[in-house]
Amino acid sequence: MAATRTLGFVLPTGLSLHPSFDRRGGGSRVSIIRCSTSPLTSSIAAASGIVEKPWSAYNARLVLEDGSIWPAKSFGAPGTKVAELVFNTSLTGYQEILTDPSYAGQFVLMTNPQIGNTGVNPDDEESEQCFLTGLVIRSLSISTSNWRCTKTLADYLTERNIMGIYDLDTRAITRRLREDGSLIGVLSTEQSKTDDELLQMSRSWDIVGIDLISGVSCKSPYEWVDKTNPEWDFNTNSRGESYKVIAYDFGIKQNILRRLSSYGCQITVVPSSFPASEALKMNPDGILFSNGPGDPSAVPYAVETVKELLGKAPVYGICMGHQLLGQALGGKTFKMKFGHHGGNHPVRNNRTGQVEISAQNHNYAVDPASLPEGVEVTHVNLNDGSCAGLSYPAMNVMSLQYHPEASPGPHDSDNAFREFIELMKRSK
Ligand SMILES: NC(=O)CC[C@H](N)C(=O)O
Repeated sequence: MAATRTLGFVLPTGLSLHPSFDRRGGGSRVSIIRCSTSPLTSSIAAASGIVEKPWSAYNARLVLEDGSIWPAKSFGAPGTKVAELVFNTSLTGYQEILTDPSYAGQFVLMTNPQIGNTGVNPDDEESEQCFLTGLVIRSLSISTSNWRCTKTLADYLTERNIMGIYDLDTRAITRRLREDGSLIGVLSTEQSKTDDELLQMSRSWDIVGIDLISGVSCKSPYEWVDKTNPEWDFNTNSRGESYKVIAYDFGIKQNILRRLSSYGCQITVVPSSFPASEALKMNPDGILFSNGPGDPSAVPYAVETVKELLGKAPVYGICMGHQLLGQALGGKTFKMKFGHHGGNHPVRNNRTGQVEISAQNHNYAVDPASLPEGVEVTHVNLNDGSCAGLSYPAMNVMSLQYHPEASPGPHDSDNAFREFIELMKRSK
């Protein structure tokens, strides 16, 4: 009889360890955490008319670098992919998450237990494609009902060749990520690959130190004109002011562009490699450094560009843009334990004392202790005290670690776009 491999993980309270079993016959036997749906969840599911598909086979595996193996059912593209696993606590907005380029190199696990009930529609795209590596969910809604829906989530992922899995214990995995920190994983629908092969694959890849922005940035400059649909807008400028803004695309979300445009900006989007000297020739009133995927310390060329532009025009950094600004000002970034991904992060604005509930998506942060004198920490994440915003008035710099454009998420921070307008107005 083959030996049982010990996986060396701590079983979270309340979960049971299934007996070891040999899933493909032959080879080594593997202990698997396999948590069945609780009776309570089943009764809720039955009462709400949601029907799990018990006849679907477990045809996929998520193998994490800590040695844990999670059998699952595939509802997207087939294949084998390696990425960093992060959890997102947003209740809605999965389509915006799927199309946020900042998720390149990552599997996104949604903690909301049911996903897919509103399908997808052409208006909720945050970029031209899905850049994340895969979607991990507890339960896939078998019915799709929304007046804007044009397609089911499963069809959308399959057409875009993005992997999606469901019917695994997303709560247990989330607790693991919270306790042990972020993990690299491999998602596979290929039965021919052994658990060991997938485990080795997860252990021989890392997201740290890789330039991911060059793979998601646009290839040449373009003008952006779309505004937020007036039916949906609640906070626009409409004062007839107009500002010329250059937006560096490190993986930009389109709602940042729509919000800037609604506030009266004429925007030219430029690639991540666009020379600072060319940008200055365009004589902008302000420069935006966008969000973007991966390790901010792995893109020194982008930090150099930001440095060259500092003091030449007012600048506004969002997420990756904030991290690049932090480095350009002399600070350092570090990798957080499991990051912030969701639409429920409380942030305090130190200047006003007001608290905003914000949309966030980042695994790295600027270390405030590394910043030189004169750089002010303007916003603090109240969950863990991390730096959520910076200002350097001497050079007309402002930045946020989170997402004032939301999409998805609450709109509390939208005024940050107005602050950028004010900054450009003051220095015109
Ligand atoms: N949304 C973003 O810009 C993400 C920033 C960076 N890639 C991080 O994970 O911290």
